[in-house]
Amino acid sequence: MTHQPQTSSRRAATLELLPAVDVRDGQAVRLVHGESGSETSYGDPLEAALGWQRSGAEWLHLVDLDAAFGTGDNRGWIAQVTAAMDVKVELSGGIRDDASLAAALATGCTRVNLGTAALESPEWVARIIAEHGDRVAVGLDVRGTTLRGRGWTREGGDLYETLERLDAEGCARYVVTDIDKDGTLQGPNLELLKNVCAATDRPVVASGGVSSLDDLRAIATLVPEGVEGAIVGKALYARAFTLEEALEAVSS
Ligand SMILES: O=C(O)c1ccccc1NCC(=O)[C@H](O)[C@H](O)COP(=O)(O)O
Repeated sequence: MTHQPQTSSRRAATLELLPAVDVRDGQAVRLVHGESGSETSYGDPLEAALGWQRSGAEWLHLVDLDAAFGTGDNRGWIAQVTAAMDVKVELSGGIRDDASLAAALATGCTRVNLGTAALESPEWVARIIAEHGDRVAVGLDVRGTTLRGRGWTREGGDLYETLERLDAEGCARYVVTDIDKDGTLQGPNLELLKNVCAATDRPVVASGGVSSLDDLRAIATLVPEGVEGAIVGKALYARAFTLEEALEAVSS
């Protein structure tokens, strides 16, 4: 079956928040600029995920960093965390072929986020988008306007050319990360988000750099332009604000 992408008329009215649990070597961690070796550990990923759920999360952004970096995988943890969640789960990291896609979808996650595959295996991704529709998002992870894959370690082409191709293939949604902001608490790249929204009618999930409730309010002003959600990692772990406060800040 071929799926139709979500269009602007079906966009959410308020910003969705996706607390992040990035898993490396069985631990919930935060990275700076997504760089391997920059980890700060925050303990058991299941505890972290259940904590965000208790705090009212409606989504979880769950990343297998080892799979993204090619240093192994945390499939057991990913499956365990996803199974324990009553909320929607977006799975990311190392989903690049039929086997890794099947394992990810078998967890019961709401959707998967493809990154490297969209840059290196465009024909496979076109097929997967056609087969799975809204269950597939593509992560557009950029430095400037250059995409990066393989755990953000390798260049992978131009953002806007890739976006045009994926739009034409019916990609339902994009998760847009400014790598230079990621894990830095420096605030989101609002210009990038606006530019991507101007280039596509598909919903955009913002990722990287959120540091304050004002940052979330600023992202929320872009909902009419097409920003559907925001991933929040470091700020929650660093206790810059609570998830309850964040949900309240974007609720109106
Ligand atoms: O998502 C991936 O596949 C990934 C691959 C390699 C390095 C990092 C990756 N994801 C990181 C995230 O999705 C972060 O959780 C997210 O951008 C939150 O950022 P922040 O709020 O700045 O901590």
